Amino acid sequence: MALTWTHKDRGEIRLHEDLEELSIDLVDYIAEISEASIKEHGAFCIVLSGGSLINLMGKLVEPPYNKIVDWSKWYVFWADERVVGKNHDDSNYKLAKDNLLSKVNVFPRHICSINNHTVSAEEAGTEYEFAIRQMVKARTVTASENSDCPKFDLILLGMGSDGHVASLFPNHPALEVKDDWVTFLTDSPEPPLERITFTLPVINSAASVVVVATGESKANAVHLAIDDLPSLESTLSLPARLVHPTSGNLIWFMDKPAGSKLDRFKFSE
Ligand SMILES: O=C(O)[C@H](O)[C@@H](O)[C@H](O)[C@H](O)COP(=O)(O)O
Repeated sequence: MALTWTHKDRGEIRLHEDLEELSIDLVDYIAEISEASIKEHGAFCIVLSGGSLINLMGKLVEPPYNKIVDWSKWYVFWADERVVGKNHDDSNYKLAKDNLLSKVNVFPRHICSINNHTVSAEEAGTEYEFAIRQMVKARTVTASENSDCPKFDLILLGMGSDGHVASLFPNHPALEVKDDWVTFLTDSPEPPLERITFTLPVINSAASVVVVATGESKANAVHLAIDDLPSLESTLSLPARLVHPTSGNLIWFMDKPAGSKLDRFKFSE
């Protein structure tokens, strides 16, 4: 059975027995937020990431989810993208298309992917932000009440073992960008070098942010991102710790190996 609790300022933590339990809980949560958002404003604006997250969402294409989700109201975005062709194996768009979007009835015109191969990273970022600004203007994407940012219904993030989220890496200047919704990197610490990413203000303006972390290699970053620790540079500038929705919900979906260094988990053993 999952162990769940709410940390006073790091959100809700759901520590699962195994990946099967985690993926069921994750798709239940996505289906629930999808229904609530469609009821509230007629659309569900979901932001995807790369990595194992997409496989963990796999049950969405199976019954009952594939039948109960109103795919026609989904609008799909990406938190980050690698600058590679859309058919390249490293493309976050391709990963989601092959494993999720091609198997459900999301309208192709509702898929707001990042043009990552015919223009430079900088231009692709500018175009992506422009497209989102048009959708905020048209009120498909809600505007935040607290910032000059879009308020996505749900942003799904993976987390690297260095604590990076989207393509926001520890100590990278992209972490400091405040005035743009989208920024770009040409010196990513992980390949490929060129990437496009949402900035922290956009992530922190969402109605709901989910961070998914699985496996023992994430345990230290999870501990640094969640536990009460002295304010050291290593914790203060850890991207996953800087995920802190201003008025939205933050939920961590983890398996036990990823949560094994959390104070609460150690004490509950
Ligand atoms: O662009 C990338 O470098 C990856 O997509 C990366 O951001 C990934 O999302 C995390 O490293 C978590 O990956 P896993 O969930 O597969 O461990």
